[in-house]
Amino acid sequence: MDEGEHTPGSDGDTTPSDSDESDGDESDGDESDDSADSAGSPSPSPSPSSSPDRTEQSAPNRTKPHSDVRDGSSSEFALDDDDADVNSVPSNDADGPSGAGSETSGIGNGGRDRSSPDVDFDGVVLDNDDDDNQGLFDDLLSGEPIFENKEVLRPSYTPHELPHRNDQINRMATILVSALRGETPSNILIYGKTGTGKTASAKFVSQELESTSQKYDVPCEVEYINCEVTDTQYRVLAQLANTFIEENQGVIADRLARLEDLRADAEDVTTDATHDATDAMRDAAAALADTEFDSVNELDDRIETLEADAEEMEEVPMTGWPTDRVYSTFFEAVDYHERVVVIMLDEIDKLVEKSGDDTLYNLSRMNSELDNSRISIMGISNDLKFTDFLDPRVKSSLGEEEIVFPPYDANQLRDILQHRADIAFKRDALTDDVIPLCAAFAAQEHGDARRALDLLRTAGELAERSQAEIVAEKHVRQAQDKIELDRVVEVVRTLPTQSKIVLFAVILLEKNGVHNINTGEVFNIYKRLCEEIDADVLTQRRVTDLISELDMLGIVNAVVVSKGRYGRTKEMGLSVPVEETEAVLLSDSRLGDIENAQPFVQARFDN
Ligand SMILES: Nc1ncnc2c1ncn2[C@@H]1O[C@H](COP(=O)(O)OP(=O)(O)OP(=O)(O)O)[C@@H](O)[C@H]1O
Repeated sequence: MDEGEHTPGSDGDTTPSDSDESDGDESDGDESDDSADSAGSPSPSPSPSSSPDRTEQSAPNRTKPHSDVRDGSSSEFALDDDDADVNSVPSNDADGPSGAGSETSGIGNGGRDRSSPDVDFDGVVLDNDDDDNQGLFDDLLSGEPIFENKEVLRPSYTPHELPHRNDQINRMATILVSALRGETPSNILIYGKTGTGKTASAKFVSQELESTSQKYDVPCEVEYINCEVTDTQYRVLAQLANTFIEENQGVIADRLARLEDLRADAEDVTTDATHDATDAMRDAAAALADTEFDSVNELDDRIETLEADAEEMEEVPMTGWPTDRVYSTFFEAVDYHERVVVIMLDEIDKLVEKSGDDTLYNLSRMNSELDNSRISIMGISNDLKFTDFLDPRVKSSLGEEEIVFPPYDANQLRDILQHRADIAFKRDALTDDVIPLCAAFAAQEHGDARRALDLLRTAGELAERSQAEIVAEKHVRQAQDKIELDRVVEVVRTLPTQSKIVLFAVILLEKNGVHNINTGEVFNIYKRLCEEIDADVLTQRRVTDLISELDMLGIVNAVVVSKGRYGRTKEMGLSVPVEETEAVLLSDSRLGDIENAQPFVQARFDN
């Protein structure tokens, strides 16, 4: 690679040894190499052999190193070679647009630094090839990679096997098999805490259902909607309507193509000059004999109808239509032809929370009105209580079948991790205690497989970053701290401003050595801070509520203590690291000014 790197202006065909020789010497052909060695110094022209078309050859290589790096695959040697090519591109680029770069870039050509590969010819700042490369990535790439395929540990990866979920998967399959018989499957409600494999299992079953339906040529589909993103009735119906419209357009296009062919066949027969009119009609009828059409006219009518249908199907815009219009468009689209549709509503509780149960009410009543198709709902939720907010009719219809996904225990998590680790890591890249420890940590967190996988991935990344050869227990512990801190940072960062001020008050008290902080103390500092940054001051009662919310989020730990005849108060302490939390709070532009207020607040403690 090094050799290749020293060929900024040289021909792509230049062999590494060419540039090697030129290093440090003044041989004519490779003078450009000198420029690579001394950044900024005026350098001789690039080799005349740099031609614009080479630019085109080299350019596609630019993307290659990235994919290699991401894969963490062992192809970094290939990458290095490519790198050399890539590095040769910029100077060629400079020549390229001018079309005669090599001639115009000579020293005597009036151009100050035109010959230097790091010069910007047309307003484009060029890489100075390897002069700027200080080996930042080389060091990182040089170690043996720990990962074989890191993607396998990411949430986006859908595993082919789901250990310890056989019961749930079989239950779902038993219910959904009726779709393959053309019947309406019962609605299903899937419950379970986060990371218990609900989505992964439901998607796995859906894929099986769809592929089996193709195998037996039964019209059956699953539509997935993530209600955290698509969280209003309008959006859910619009997304479904547009999916079905697109599909229907495809179906219509296929049918039209088939009918046009038929039409052409029939026409060939009827336009035969030797036929009289009666013969032609008879022959046309014969051409259509095995079809559903008795005459060419009938065929024409059908073609016309289909074309009109295709024209009428108007996509639903993402806003702006009245909801009934969206609903009827969806209704017509889904009923356009015979099929059974399973609508999978992931995070269904978010939909109900945001926009009530109208969508579910409408969807669950549709079957009685549909002529050709049938729909069934599969709701997924990690909030076990969300059905309390549903209309009783919706509740009973939606919960025809309920499947619970219990949390994984440490042994189950170990199996899950082992399956993934076998694909994700290089052989012997993990010490024996890594997987059990990740499993144990995640089991403490309500048996969350996502958390377990995150821990394993982060531990691997930390090991890789510290250039360790294998992932060890300490990396898992570091990963646990990192993930915890990231979570805190994220929670704190997204708090509303008022909660941030309350939290800041708690931090100030704690930093000043106040223990068992009570609500009154927090309120006093809070008021002061609000005045400093010109924010509205809430009542003490509201501030107490905000403290309870911070308690629920695990940011402070508050207990109610009785003060005898002085009533009750909350005493609290911080449950998160002070420094990091404070830094996150101060990064909020609104609270940034508080920093200046600190000495003032401090003075209050001194009194
Ligand atoms: N039994 C399992 N085998 C392999 N991987 C699993 C298993 N269960 C869960 N996972 C993995 O754990 C991660 C989280 O799973 P999933 O998204 O299905 O959880 P969920 O219960 O739907 O969580 P949430 O309610 O937060 O959406 C995914 O990466 C998934 O592949």
